[in-house]
Amino acid sequence: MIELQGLTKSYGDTAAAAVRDLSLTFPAGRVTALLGPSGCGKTTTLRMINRLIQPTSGTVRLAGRDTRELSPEALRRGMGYVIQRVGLFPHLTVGRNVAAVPELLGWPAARVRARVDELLGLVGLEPGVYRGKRPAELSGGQAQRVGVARALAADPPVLLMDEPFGALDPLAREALQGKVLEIQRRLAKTVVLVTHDIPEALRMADQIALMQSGELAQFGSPDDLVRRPASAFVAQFMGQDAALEQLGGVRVGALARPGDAHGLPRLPAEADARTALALMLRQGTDAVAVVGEGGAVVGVARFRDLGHDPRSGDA
Ligand SMILES: Nc1ncnc2c1ncn2[C@@H]1O[C@H](COP(=O)(O)OP(=O)(O)OP(=O)(O)O)[C@@H](O)[C@H]1O
Repeated sequence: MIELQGLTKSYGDTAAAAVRDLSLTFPAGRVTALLGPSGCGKTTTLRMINRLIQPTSGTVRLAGRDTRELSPEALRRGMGYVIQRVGLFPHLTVGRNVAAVPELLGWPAARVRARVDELLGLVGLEPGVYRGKRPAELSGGQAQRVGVARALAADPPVLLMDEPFGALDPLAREALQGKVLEIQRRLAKTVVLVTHDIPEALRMADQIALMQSGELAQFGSPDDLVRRPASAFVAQFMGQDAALEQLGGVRVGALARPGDAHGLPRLPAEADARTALALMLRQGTDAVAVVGEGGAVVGVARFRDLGHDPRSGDA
């Protein structure tokens, strides 16, 4: 668990504080998104957690301990950090990149080797194929996967991610989002995810902290922010996403495709896609079963198809 209390950062004497009196708890073993428009203070907040940025005032507690009691090195060792352009060491192989922190910690060579292969497998890169490659030989998505593996190498309980999927094309982004979710569920890491992408926050986060000009606009579940916005700003920010706004006018029946409906929540074909989204968020599923007249399942509507207007032909 990470607790922020009265956290403030001012970059200069004159400018308004980038983050102002922020109090917030990131639950252990969950994904919390820091969401908000450009310049609202997301990255500043994230970097105060691992003290890459020193707070002007306020405290950060990690598992109950004030982070000022820990050396910066000890603190960062317990927190994997993934940024948008991952910054792999270009002269080292993929394997050595992932091994960097365990080697620094003096793990025996055999344990490091096993760990590298385990992590490459976990992020979906065949170790035998990728271990010996150089970063320049990788696609953006593959490099970002190596970045995630590297951040997880020493098994830190916390993963800080700053727009980790921001530079990827939509397909690679969706694939890596899925991988990170799978890993998070398996390993129960405490994840703080900075993003300005509403669908990404809805898909990934258990809790969303929506920021506005350095302050907290709302903290709640994705379902809370979509259906019970605390202010006009929240409603407007969550509603501004064109895809999200369109959902009210799209019937889930139009999004239904063949697929395995087993165990999915059910929704009549006439329901709108916004209702489908709310249901997925509440149930933690990536899809709903679409039920036609007479109660038979006619197909599956998936989260990733919600943003596609079936009439536009780009689905
Ligand atoms: N090193 C710095 N010196 C001065 N001002 C800064 C510095 N870093 C950030 N700021 C300012 O602090 C505010 C918050 O910036 P921050 O990067 O935390 O926002 P953000 O929400 O992460 O934005 P984005 O989504 O655009 O990355 C902005 O007004 C920014 O201009």
